[in-house]
Amino acid sequence: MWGLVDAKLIRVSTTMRRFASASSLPPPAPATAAQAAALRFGSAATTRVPRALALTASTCPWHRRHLCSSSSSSSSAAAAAATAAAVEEARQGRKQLGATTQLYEYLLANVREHPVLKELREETAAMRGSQMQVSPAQAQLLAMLAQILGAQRCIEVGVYTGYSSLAVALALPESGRLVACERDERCLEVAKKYYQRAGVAHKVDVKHALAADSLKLLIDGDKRMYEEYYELLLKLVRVGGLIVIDNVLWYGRVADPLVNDRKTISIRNFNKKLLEDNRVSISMVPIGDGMTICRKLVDT
Ligand SMILES: C[S@@+](CC[C@H](N)C(=O)[O-])C[C@H]1O[C@@H](n2cnc3c(N)ncnc32)[C@H](O)[C@@H]1O
Repeated sequence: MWGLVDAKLIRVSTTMRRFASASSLPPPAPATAAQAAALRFGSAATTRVPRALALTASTCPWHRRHLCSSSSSSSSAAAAAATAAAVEEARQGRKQLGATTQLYEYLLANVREHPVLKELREETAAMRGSQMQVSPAQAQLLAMLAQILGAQRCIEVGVYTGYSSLAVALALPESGRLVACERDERCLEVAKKYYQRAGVAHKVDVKHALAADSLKLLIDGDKRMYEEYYELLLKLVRVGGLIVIDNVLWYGRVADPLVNDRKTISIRNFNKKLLEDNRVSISMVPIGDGMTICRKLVDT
């Protein structure tokens, strides 16, 4: 998830896992909330013009073990097989749900990818969990959203090896700052190496912790904190700011009524929550594994 936050809210720490379980998003890997990569801009009550972009990780954990656990009907088995195939394709580098190889290659050829991002993507491809990385097209969209908003402050919940955070950091102005929350130290080491290599390390405040803890620290003295990351991020972004959640299509599983494993249901529920949440306007974009862009409408 990404968001725009006010400068004074810049200390972060998190617990993606909690985000997921609390908000009915898949727990582990990404931490949660529906797999998200949420791009949130804006911050809580502030009279200043908050210009920050917050990015939080995805909603779902892309652990394969979860992908094959659904109902026992043959249709469900077929859906599980299709999902497993989609995950495998993502792991191998094709990260656009529903696209043919030919179309994905065309899409990739039309993304402006910074050379350091390309190096990072190539190193990540050989790593465990590489399917978790957002697609170059998604990262480009996140960076553009940050620029459109004039974001000065961003938060990412779930950094992994840093692809989306690096893309956003590159798009931020020199005065911009990104709080990058990740619980896995080894992933963070890779991310930090590439922040340095791209010359943006000074813009990134790395938080090696559970994202919820980090986010709570950003909400000074507020004892009425919500349990879920989404709610935490809603507090942190300003009115007009964005929260972007990744993996909302969950390899297509959310659309198949025969697939009813715990993670799929949690993402479906989270999508429904967003659909009915009149505090934000939303746009579900079928890019990568699906991203929902939420724009905060009212002060919370
Ligand atoms: C889908 S990946 C993020 C991918 C990233 N946006 C990219 O472009 O490469 C989700 C990440 O969230 C991390 N994560 C999961 N739960 C977390 C938590 N509670 N706190 C912090 N990080 C968490 C995982 O370790 C994983 O690296």
